[in-house]
Parts: sequence; C-alpha cells; structure tokens
Amino acid sequence: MTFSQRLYKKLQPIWRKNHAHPFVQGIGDGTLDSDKFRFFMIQDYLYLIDYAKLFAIGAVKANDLNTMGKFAELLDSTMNEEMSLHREYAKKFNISLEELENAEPAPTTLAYTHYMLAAGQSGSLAELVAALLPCMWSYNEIGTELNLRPGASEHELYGEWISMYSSSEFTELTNWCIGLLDELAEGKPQSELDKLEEIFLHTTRFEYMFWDMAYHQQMWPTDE
Ligand SMILES: Cc1ncc(C[n+]2csc(CCO)c2C)c(N)n1
Repeated sequence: MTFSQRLYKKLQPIWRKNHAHPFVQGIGDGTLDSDKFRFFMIQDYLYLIDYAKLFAIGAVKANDLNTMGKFAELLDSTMNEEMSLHREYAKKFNISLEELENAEPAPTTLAYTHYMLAAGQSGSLAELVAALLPCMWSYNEIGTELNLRPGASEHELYGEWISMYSSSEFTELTNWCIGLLDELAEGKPQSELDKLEEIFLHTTRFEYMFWDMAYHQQMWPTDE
C-alpha cells in the first residue's frame, strides 16, 4: 500500500463524516439553503486566495522543472477556473468583486489558511503537499460522488459546483498531487512520515470544520 493510501484508509472515519455533512448532502440533493451557500462562497473565495499562494510556494520549493510547472498550472487553475466559478456565483448573489475580496474571514477560514501557509512556508515540500492534499482529494471525491446522483449536476444553483469538482481536469491534478506525496515520502525516516501524517490529519479535520462553519454561518462569537 502506498503512503497516501495508508493515510486515506486510516482517516476514513473523518473522511466519511465530511461526505455525510448536511452541507455536502444539501448540495447533492439540492436542498441546501442558498444563504448558507452564499456564506460558504465568500469564505471559500478568501480561502482560495491563500491556497493559491501555497501553490506558488510549491513552485519555489520544487526540485525540478516538471514539478515547478505543475504547481504553476495548479496556481493558474485555482485563480482562473476555480475562483472564476466563485466570481460567477458572486454575480448571482449580487456580491461585487470588491466585497468578495474584502470580506472578513471567519475564524475557521483564518485558522485553516494560516495553518496551511505556516506548514507550506516553514516545512519541506512534502509537508506542503501533505497540507494541501486533503482539500483537493476530498473535493474531487465529493464532486465525483455527488455527480453520480441523477440530476445533481443540472441543479440550477449547485450543478456547476458539482461539475467543476468532478471534472477530469481536477481529477488529474488531484492524482498528480497524490503521486507527488508518495514520491516525496519515499525513503523518509519514520519521524518525518509521522509529521506528514499529522499535517494531513489536521487539514482533513479542517475540511470538516469548514463545512460546519458554512452550515452554521459561524463568524466571530464576539460580533454584534
Ligand atoms: C475549504 C476548501 N477546501 C478545498 C477546496 C478545493 N480546492 C481548493 S484548491 C483546489 C485545486 C485547484 O484549484 C481545490 C480542488 C476548496 N475550494 N475549499
């Protein structure tokens, strides 16, 4: 079994909770309250601005031109495809681009992005990939699973979201990241593998927290 398969198998209990979350299920059956989705889109846009930086750091830390080029491709696809989906949704919700970019991050968004950026900036390339992989992998899996439901990808509001994350392009990029983690983990001492596992666990948990934050539209508890 590869390193990534081992992590995937071990974390299935949390992974399944992510898939079963009412926010995810609501996208799949089309019953999610559109206000919750609106909140999610704004927070996810802020999340993606920082996530894109993670890919840029990956390009800096890459040891060869092929890896550097792939990170550049991921940066481009995040900024120009994934974020453009969000910009399109913002239009539907009457949110201006300015409002979108200057929105206030919720505590979970801030904690998640800062954790990933810290792992990406101060750790090895393997640590950066361990931090970013659960988000790509779980979205790709969720999109693919929801896309199997008859009519889900034609839903007026959530259809495009499902189509984007189940697309073959996203699947390919996700598989490339999985392969990269396995390559980088090869021959590493147990202490380093434990560190990678810990980072992967943290961002898998953050994925659940992000769904939950959006579902409850959770901002700072001290806000008026
Ligand atoms: C909280 C949260 N987690 C994961 C993703 C998905 N995602 C983020 S970057 C990327 C790859 C290239 O764009 C993918 C699939 C998201 N949007 N929001």
